[in-house]
Amino acid sequence: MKMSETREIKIAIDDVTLVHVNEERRESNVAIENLSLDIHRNEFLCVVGPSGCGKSTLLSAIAGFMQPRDGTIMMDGESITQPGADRGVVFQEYALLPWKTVLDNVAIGLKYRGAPKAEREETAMKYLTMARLSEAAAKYPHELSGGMRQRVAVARTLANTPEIMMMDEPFAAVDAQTRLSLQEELLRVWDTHPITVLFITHSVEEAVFLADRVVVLTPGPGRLREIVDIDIPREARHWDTISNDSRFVELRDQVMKLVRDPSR
Ligand SMILES: Nc1ncnc2c1ncn2[C@@H]1O[C@H](COP(=O)(O)OP(=O)(O)OP(=O)(O)O)[C@@H](O)[C@H]1O
Repeated sequence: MKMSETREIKIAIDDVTLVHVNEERRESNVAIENLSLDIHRNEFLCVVGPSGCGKSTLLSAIAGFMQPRDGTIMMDGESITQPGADRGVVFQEYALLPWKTVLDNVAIGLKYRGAPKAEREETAMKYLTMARLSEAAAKYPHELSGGMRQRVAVARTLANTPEIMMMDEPFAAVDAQTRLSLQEELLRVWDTHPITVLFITHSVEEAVFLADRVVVLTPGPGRLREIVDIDIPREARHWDTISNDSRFVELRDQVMKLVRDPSR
């Protein structure tokens, strides 16, 4: 979030408990318990926590795929009751349609919303250019590397002009080097295209590199452990220099301890 912006609340999560219910087996599984958290407009918020602490479940509820058992989740003051184009999700697997070109993949949401062909191609090209992928427009997903495919997935989500982009471990499937480039690339795009981002990751380094704030959840059922402000200037977020930045190291270690030692 740019410092000049006020902390307007985009998503308000108030005392939320999320439960997976399996009717057949008469089982219920509490994934998130009594969580209160505000997501500010145009901030980059990362959520970390031990495996199974409910990170993906939280994303599902904000996306509108499930309803809280208790508490409320509001966007701009209105309760979230179903999925909507105002909330875009980028998954770990690229989820691109293999039989469509890159351009058509990016344009798909616009097509479903009934935009005329010329308009959707123009818009798709704009977002592909933003992701530095204009030259791949006529290619098919199988002709691209994993990193390029994930950039297409981000371009596709942004082309739908959501108000919040949610990403669930989006870079987990690519190699380590590509992952660093994708993180830098994502920050570059986010810088030119301000949007609220909710980013879920297992990687503490990734979270501290990307975020304005890092939310740490406790082991499941997930409760709020702590919110850590990442006060590293945006200009300093480059991998070739940040690994030696003492503030980065300090914050990374702080978040790491919170994730690894739930008793503290
Ligand atoms: N569809 C489901 N039905 C029943 N239980 C589920 C379902 N999805 C998730 N859970 C349970 O809810 C809890 C939270 O799962 P969730 O996937 O949200 O955690 P996570 O923090 O995203 O995990 P990971 O980091 O391993 O991806 C876990 O105990 C999980 O087993």
